[in-house]
Amino acid sequence: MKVVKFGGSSLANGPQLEKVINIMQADSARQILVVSAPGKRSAEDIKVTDLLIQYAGDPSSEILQKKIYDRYWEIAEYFGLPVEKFAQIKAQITKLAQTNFVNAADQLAAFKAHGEKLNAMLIALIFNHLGLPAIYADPKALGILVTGTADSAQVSEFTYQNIKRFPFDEEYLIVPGFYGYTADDQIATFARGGSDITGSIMARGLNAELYENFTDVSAIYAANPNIVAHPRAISQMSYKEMRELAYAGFQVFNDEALIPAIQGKITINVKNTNDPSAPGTLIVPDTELTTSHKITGVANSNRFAAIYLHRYLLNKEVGFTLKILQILLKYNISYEHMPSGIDDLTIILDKSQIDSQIIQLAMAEIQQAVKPDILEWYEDYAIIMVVGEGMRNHVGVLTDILNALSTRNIGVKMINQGASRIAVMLGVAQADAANAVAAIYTDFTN
Ligand SMILES: Nc1ncnc2c1ncn2[C@@H]1O[C@H](COP(=O)(O)OP(=O)(O)O)[C@@H](O)[C@H]1O
Ligand SMILES: N[C@@H](CC(=O)OP(=O)(O)O)C(=O)O
Repeated sequence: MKVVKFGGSSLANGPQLEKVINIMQADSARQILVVSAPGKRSAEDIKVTDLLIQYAGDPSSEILQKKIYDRYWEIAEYFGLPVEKFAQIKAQITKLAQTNFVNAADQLAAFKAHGEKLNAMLIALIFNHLGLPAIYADPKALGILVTGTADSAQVSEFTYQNIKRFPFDEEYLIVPGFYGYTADDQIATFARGGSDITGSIMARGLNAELYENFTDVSAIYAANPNIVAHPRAISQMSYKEMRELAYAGFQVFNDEALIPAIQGKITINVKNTNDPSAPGTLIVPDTELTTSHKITGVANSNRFAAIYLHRYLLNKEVGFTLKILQILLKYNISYEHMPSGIDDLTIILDKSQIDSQIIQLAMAEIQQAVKPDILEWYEDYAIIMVVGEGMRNHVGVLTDILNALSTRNIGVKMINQGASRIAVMLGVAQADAANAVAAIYTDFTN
C-alpha cells in the first residue's frame, strides 16, 4: 500500500482535485490520501491557511468567513456536490468563530488546522458523490498524538501503534495533514508546510511500500528553479541530503518530514500532479544510492540571523559558552549552529522564533555576563548549504565553492564544514544569496 500526499498547489481548485482523483485511481496501491489545505490558484492568490490566520484574528468577520467558504464551495460546485451535503463544511467554518479556546495559541492552531480538516472532509464527500468508497480519517480517530507547542508540534511515539489499530478495509482513507492532538485534547499544528509530516507519519505507521509526495514541480532540482533557470533534476538522493537541503531552503519537501520516513525506512517519491508520468525524485537510505555527483544540490535561506562575539583568549575560559547558552535558555531561544574560532563565536538562530525586544534583552545580558570586546547582531544573514554524499570522495570541494564565490566578488561571513560530512554551510549577506547559489550551481554543473 502507498501513502500519497498532495500539497496545497495540487488541491487549489476543482480541476486540480480532478487530477488528484485520477492519480489515485491510476494505481490500486494508492489507498491513503493525505491532503493539505487549498493553496494558491495563481501567484497573486492567497492560501486558505493564510485566510484562516486572518480569520483567527478577526472571528466576527463575515467577509473572511465568506472568502473561506467560497474556496471550498468552488471545489464542491465543480464536482456537482449538492448544497445539502456541503452544509456541514459551511457549518464548521461558522462554528469556529463561536468556539471558546483556552488561549490565543490554541485558537490560532485550531483555525489553521481547519484548512486541512475541511478539505479532507470535503474530498471524502466528493469521492463518495463520485461513487468512490472513501472515509474521512481525523487525526484524533487515527491517534496522531503530539507534544510541543501549539504551532510547532512534535509527533509522539504512541502515534504509530495507534495508526496501526485504525480500522479500515478497501476504501480510500482521506487524512487531513498538518495537525495532531495534544494529551489535553487540543489541536496543535506542525510548522508551516507540515502536511508533508503527516504523510510521513502515516507511511511509517502503516509500513507503506512507498510515500508519494505530489507537488507542482516534476522533480526536486539541484537548485531552486526560481533562482536558476532549468536546473538539473535530481533523480535520487539520500535522506540526509534531502534533510540538509530542505532545512536550508528547498521548501518542496519539509525537513522535519524526513524523520518518520527514516525511522520506518520508507522510500519517498516526490512527483508532479501536473505531470504524473514523470519519475520525479526518489529519496532513499544512503546505502541504496546508485548515482553520485560531486554535489547534489545547493540551497539558500534567509530565515537566519546571528549573534557574533569576539573576546581574546575565549578558548581558555572555562564555562564561557555555557554562560551564553544559559541566557538563551532563560529567554527560550534555541540556536541552530555555533561555529567558533579561538577568540570568536557566532551563534546562528532561526529568526522566526524571536522578536527584537527579546533579542535586545538577551544581548544586554550576554554583554553583562561575559563582557566581550565585540558583540553584534547580524540581521542581514543568509545561509547557503552545498550538499552531496559525493563530497566525501572528492578533494577540493571547498576550494571550488570559494572560487565560485570569490570570482563573482561575493564575500563569505562564515563557513561551517565537517560536522555533517556531506554538507558545507556558508553565511553570506542576504543580497548575495541568490547570486551565490547560481554561482556555485553553475561552476559545479559545468
Ligand atoms: N530545489 C527545488 N526543486 C524543486 N522545487 C523547489 C526547489 N526549491 C524550492 N522549490 C519550490 O517548491 C515549490 C513546491 O513546494 P510547495 O509550494 O510547498 O508545494 P505544495 O503546494 O505542493 O506543498 C515549487 O513550486 C518550487 O517553487
Ligand atoms: N497548509 C499548511 C500546511 C502545508 O503543508 O501546506 P502546503 O502543502 O501548501 O505547503 C501551510 O500552508 O503551511
